[in-house]
Amino acid sequence: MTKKTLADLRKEIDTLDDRLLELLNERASRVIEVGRLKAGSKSDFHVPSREREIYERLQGQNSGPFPNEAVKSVFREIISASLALEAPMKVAFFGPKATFTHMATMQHFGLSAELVPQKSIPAVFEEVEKGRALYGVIPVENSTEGMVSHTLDMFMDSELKINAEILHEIHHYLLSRTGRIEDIKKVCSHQQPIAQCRNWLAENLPNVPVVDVASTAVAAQIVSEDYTAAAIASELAASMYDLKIVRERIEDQVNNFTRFLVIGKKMAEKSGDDKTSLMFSVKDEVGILYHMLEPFAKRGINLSKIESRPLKKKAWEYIFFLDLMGHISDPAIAAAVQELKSCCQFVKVLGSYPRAK
Ligand SMILES: O=C(O)C(=O)C[C@]1(C(=O)O)C=C[C@@H](O)C=C1
Repeated sequence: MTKKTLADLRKEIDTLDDRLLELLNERASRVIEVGRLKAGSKSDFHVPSREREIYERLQGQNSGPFPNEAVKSVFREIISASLALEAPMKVAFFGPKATFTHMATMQHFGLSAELVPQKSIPAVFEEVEKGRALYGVIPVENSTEGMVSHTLDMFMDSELKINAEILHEIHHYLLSRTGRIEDIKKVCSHQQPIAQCRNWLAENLPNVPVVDVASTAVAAQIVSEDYTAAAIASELAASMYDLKIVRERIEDQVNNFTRFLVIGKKMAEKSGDDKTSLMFSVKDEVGILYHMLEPFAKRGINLSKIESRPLKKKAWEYIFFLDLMGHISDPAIAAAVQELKSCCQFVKVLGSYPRAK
C-alpha cells in the first residue's frame, strides 16, 4: 500500500470537516425547532441538566484518540452557539473584561453567551434581580487567599439562588509591550496576584517597584500605554490588550484555584452529585455550636465548609455559611435543615447545585 502524503491527509481532513459542518447545521436547525416549541410552552431556553446529560453521554462513549476533556469544550461551544439561536442569553459578571471572573464565565457558558461586565459584586446581583441578566458570576473563595467576604455578605439581603459553582485554576502571566524582561522598570497588578507572585518577583525582578492597582485588567491597560511597565494578569489580558508574554505561570503556589458562583432566580435541578449551601444565625446559648452540627452528623451528611461572618446589625453575633454534600430535595438533608431551624434565628437555603469537578 502506498503511504499517504501530507496533501492526501489534508484532503481527507477537508472532507471530514465538510461533513462536520453539515452536521452542525443540521443540529442547529433541530435546536431552532426546539426553541420554537419552548417559546410556545413558555419553558426555559437554558436547560443545564440536559447539557450535562449530553456531555456525560458523549464522554462516556468516547473511545478516542480525541481527548475526553476536549469533547466537553467542543460541545460546550456547540451548545452555547445553539442556545444563542434559540434566544440570546445574558450573563453579568464581576468585571472588568479579561479578569479571572471573565475567564471563568467564558469557561462555564461558552463564547456565544452575551457576557456583561459589572463594576461591583452588588451590581452583578442587581442585574440578575432586575431580570436584565439571566445569571450572574461572582468570585467566592480563593484556595490561597480565602473567602471573598463581600460575596457572602450579599446573600444576607438577596433572594437569588446559587445555580452552579465553577472551579478555575489561576495562572498569572507577566505581560508587557516588548516582551523583554530587561525593559521592565515597574510592575503593576491587583494586590492579590502581587501577593501570589511575591517570591517570583523577589527572585526575578528584585529592584523593580511594584504598584498596586484596582484590577489585573487595569494593570494590563496601563501597560498597553507604557513600554517600561509590566502587568501581572491573565493570559486573556495579553490578547485583549495586545501585550506580549514575558513569563508564564509566575505564581508561587501551584494548585491555586478560585471558586466562582453562578447566581440566578431559580433553584437548579438535581444532578445526582450536588452540593447545598446554607446560611443561618444561631441563638446565643451554651453548646449552640454543637447543636447546630448535630442534625447533620447524626444523618451522616458530609459538610465541606463552614464559615462565620459577623452580623453587621448586632455586635458579637454571627452568621454561618455551610456547604454540604447532597441536594435539598434529598429527604435526609431536608430533615436536617428542618431540625436546624429549631436552634436558629433563621435559616436560608442559598441553593443546591452540581458539584464542580
Ligand atoms: O434540548 C434543549 O432543550 C435545547 O434547547 C437544545 C440544547 C442543545 O444545544 O442541545 C441547547 C440549550 C439547552 O440549554 C440544552 C440543550
